[in-house]
Amino acid sequence: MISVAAASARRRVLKQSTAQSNSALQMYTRSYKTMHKPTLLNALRPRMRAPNTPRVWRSVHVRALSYSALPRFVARAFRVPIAGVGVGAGAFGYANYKLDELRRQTSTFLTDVQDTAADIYDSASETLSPFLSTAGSALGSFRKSAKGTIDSAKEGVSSTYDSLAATVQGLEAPEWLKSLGSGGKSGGSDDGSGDKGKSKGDSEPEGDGKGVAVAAAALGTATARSKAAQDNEEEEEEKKPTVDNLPPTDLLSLTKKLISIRTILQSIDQSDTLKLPSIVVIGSQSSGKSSVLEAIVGKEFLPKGNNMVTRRPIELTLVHTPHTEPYGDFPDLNMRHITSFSSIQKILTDLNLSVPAEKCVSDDPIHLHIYSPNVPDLTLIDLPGYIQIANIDQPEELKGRIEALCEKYIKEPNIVLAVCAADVDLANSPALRASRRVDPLGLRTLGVITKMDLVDPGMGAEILRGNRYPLGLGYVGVVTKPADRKRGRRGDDENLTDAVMRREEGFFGANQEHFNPEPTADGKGKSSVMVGTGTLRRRLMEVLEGSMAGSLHTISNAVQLELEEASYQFKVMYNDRRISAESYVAETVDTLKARFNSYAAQFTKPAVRERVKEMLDEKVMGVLEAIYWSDKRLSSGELNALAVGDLKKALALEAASPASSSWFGGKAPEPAKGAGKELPAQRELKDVETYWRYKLEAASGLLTKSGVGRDSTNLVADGLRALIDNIVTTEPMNHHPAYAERIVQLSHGILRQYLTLTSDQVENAIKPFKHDVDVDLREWGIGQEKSVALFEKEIGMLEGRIAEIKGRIGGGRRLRTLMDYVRGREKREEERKREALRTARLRYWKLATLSSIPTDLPLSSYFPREIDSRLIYDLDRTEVQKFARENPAIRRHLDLQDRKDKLEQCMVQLQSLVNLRKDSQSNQGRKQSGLFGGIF
Ligand SMILES: Nc1nc2c(ncn2[C@@H]2O[C@H](COP(=O)(O)OP(=O)(O)OP(=O)(O)O)[C@@H](O)[C@H]2O)c(=O)[nH]1
Repeated sequence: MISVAAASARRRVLKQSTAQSNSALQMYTRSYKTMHKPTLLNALRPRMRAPNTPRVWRSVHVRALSYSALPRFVARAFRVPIAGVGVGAGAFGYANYKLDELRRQTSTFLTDVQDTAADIYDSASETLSPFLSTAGSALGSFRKSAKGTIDSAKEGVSSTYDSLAATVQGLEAPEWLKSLGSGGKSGGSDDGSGDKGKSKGDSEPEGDGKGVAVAAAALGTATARSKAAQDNEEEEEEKKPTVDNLPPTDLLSLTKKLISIRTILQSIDQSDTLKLPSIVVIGSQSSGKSSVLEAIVGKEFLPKGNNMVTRRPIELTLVHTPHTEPYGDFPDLNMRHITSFSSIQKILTDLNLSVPAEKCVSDDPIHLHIYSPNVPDLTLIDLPGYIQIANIDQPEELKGRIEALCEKYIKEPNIVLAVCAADVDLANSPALRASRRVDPLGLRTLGVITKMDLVDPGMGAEILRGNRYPLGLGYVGVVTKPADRKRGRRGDDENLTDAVMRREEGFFGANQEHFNPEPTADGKGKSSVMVGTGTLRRRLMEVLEGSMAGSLHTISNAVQLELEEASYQFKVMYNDRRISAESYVAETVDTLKARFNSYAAQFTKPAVRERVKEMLDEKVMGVLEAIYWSDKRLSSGELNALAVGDLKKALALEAASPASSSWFGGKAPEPAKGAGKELPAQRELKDVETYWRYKLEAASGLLTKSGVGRDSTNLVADGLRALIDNIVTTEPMNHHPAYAERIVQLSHGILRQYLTLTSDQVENAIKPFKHDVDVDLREWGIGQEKSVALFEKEIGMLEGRIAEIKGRIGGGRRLRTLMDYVRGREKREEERKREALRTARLRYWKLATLSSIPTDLPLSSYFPREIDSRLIYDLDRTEVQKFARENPAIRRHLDLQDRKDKLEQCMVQLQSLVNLRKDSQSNQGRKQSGLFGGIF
């Protein structure tokens, strides 16, 4: 119970309590209100401390109330008022420790704790206010009523504990809450180091009352514990993998997930509907954009040079990847895992300079992903810097082109990072001007003031307060010119971020009075401002996460719609039939082989024989033409003297000869038995016959000596070549010209390899038959028919020619005479030819019917094997994909299937995030802080 006297003393002392404890309380209360105030700007503009400055009063950002941050919040909630009074803080330090234990409980339970935390604070504040007064009174009122005051203090303490216990009792073990009292009362030594916010009273234990000494001792312990807890907490914070860049919601890595969704969406669609927000970096040339980006990434990787080296947007995806050596990927170029950042810089420079100088800028983006344990999860787009006026060697419209490019990127939902140099008047900043056009309130614009070291710190801090050009997301001041980089243990350069932050710590630390001024008693003093690359990184993560979370529903709906459309098309067009690049390649090879085999099956012996015959027919005709038809003795009429009758006689003689069948073997026909002495006609006939025989021999020689083996082998090889050509110029190989060419080369190679060998084999096979031809009657008959048909064909051609001549000469008697003459000639000619043909035909026929011509060229067995080994096993995954996509029908099929799959994948991920959000919101109830209680 608090006595009436003590209550009035408290009221009195409350008014007079030390400025610091009062201001501490006010400050804390203000922080708390800020924290809970749902107004946008308060949420958007957390107050940051300058690096290297002790954490005195730190406002807690709304979103910082995530699960992981909760115990810290509770600790802070307790710490401030306790430090102000200095009594009982040990107990609260213990409470803090105990609450830390709670952190390890389930998330549901933690959410409850979070909800209850505010109540604890309320009751703690209420309880501590009178207690503060009491303590103040005790210290400030002449030490006389020390005992009473101490009693009062004790009462206040126990009342505080009771209140805490009552509040937290519902959560867990009341024992430890009860034990808080004893913990708070136990003595300890003051280490003398106190927080700035600590009441002066604690270090000035003046007075003679033991109670005061006890109170002071208690205060010392409390402060020590509170300080220890704070140090612990800071240490813990520092030990985290990325020091200052770990997202507060790392428990769920929301940004990481959304970035991965964004990357998937980017790979299937460039339309605006499926875009998650990104941070777009704009600013004048030399404003320090590259330096800021490199300070964030911790590596030098951006193109450098005077000749406007940033000509294309660089879409940078940073992926926080613990325990890896930093590396970069250019996914569009299929260049992966590049660990040398100077190589990345070189590639970026080349890609930028690939835009011709006369064009100067292009809106075709370069995609670069950087994986590192030192980067936060962020997506940033670097754009060419605004210029005031084009150089003499640049196109005049360049200024407008750069503006248009930036305009395109700073549209919603992107976040604008407007980079301005501190030494250039903000009124002249094209970045701010451009952002104001699309975002007048600056709700999605964060200002970055670079080169803070180049202006007077007071002036710099004034710029950061943003009174002249207010921005919803505020300004962050940086000095991105790094300090000299230290050498690491392994001789490597210090991380750029660390070097920059060291420089910033030096600069901002030395000018704390400007960047992190002491709060004034009336609370109207200058507030601290956001400074440092660390702060910028955190701020960017917060803003991006908030923005992405805000886009979650819109993007989920858009993805859902796209997915429905893609599924519908997939059903209608492909009946939900799935394919893969690999299956297409396998099918194509099967088709090739099957087609080859089916064509090769046509190369049966009879079929080949038929082709060889045709070839020889052609040859026979050629031989006839060369040997007979163009014979001058024929055309001069010399042979005409040989009357048909004589010929008939000669033929009769020949027919009567028993050696007729072997006559063609080269022996001259013997005169018929009993023929007696030779008749003149017979003699004449003999002469003529010798001539004819010579001709026949010559014809036969021409046929056989020309190399039937080689010709027939060539014939088959040509057939196979034509077959391959046919295969590769039809579906599906017509879509793969490079591979078709490879197949042609391959098969021609195989043919070349075996051609000589095969033709030698054929030659050898037919050799025995060349001079010993056997013809049976059936073959003879067939041969004759064939010969007649062939000859008739020739005659047909000749008739055509005669008709042409007739047409030219005209009709009438003259023509009739001529015709009679020609007919007579024709008739004779025909007979002669028939005879000649018969003999020649027989020879060739015998050759053509050789049964041993090997038609099985090795190609048919080698080819399918070679296709497998040289065309398929050679291909890696990317080549298989590339091959399949060369076929437009397959590409469309794969694209749609891919799109559908990726949309499904995104939808699942988005849905889980949406559900999480719902859960998180319902758990948080009235509080909008936490996971998605974001900034937007
Ligand atoms: N003193 C000082 N110089 C800086 C700071 N930041 C960047 N610079 C220098 O300013 C110059 C331009 O910086 P960049 O980062 O290349 O600027 P940019 O905007 O990327 O330039 P462009 O790519 O040409 O548009 C460089 O010489 C930097 O060293 C800083 O904080 N302080």
